[in-house]
Amino acid sequence: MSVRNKLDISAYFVVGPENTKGRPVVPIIQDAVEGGFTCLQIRSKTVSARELIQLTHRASEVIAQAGKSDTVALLVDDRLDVVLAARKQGIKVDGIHVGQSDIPVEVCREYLGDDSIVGLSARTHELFEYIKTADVSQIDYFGAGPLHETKTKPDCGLNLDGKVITRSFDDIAKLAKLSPIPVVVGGGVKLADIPQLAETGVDGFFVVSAVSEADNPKLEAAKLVDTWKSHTPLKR
Ligand SMILES: Cc1ncc(COP(=O)(O)OP(=O)(O)O)c(N)n1
Ligand SMILES: Cc1nc(C(=O)O)sc1CCOP(=O)(O)O
Ligand SMILES: [Mg+2]
Repeated sequence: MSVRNKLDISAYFVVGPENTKGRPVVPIIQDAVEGGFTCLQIRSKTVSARELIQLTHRASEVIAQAGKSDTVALLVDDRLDVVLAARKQGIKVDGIHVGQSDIPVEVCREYLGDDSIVGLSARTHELFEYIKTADVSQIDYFGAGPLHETKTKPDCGLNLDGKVITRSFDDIAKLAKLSPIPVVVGGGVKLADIPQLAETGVDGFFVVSAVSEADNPKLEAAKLVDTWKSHTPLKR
């Protein structure tokens, strides 16, 4: 059975080499996986395709060594070419996350097949109308945000007028109710946000810096995961 059928986006770590304050990225991925993160996305806007493939390979090994290849999903941000090239080399990659201006989800689905996970960032403007009416037939979940403005992605949440829109917990609760598919929320999310975020009813949270920049990434990962679990009793 593919990971797609039991996709768990409750604790979703997004990371690339530019997010680790100069530290090697693979041990931090290992910390996140051992800390209980359920989904991993390799995202880099700076490294070459070859380096992305190599990092994806290392990440898949970390997941395999933890005995979690059947439960922890490994995705790549934006790069359909990297997913295809990695698979060609025999690397287990479970899918892709794309945004509104990236490769269309239909193309991702066509090339990756039905066993793969395709995640899509929700539109920023007219978000609620979009969530209600979007064609979700090819996608597994919506990524939405930001909860707070964030240095990791200064352009996230840009509205048509160029202003950043952050989402209140009430907005997120509304989103969770309206969406026909699972929703994961990120953007500036820190440990202190997790209880309220969990109570909105969304399916998960995603973070970069809360783990990748932590002094002790494994401890921080475990705290995020445990706090989420303790505030989502019905979903456990
Ligand atoms: C889980 C998740 N949600 C949203 C995003 C943002 O994707 P996108 O809008 O394509 O922006 P970039 O990440 O490509 O800068 C994401 N990566 N993951
Ligand atoms: C990759 C990404 N997408 C976002 C969105 O709002 O769509 S925010 C973001 C980066 C989140 O990084 P951090 O946890 O360090 O704030
Ligand atoms: Mg993108």
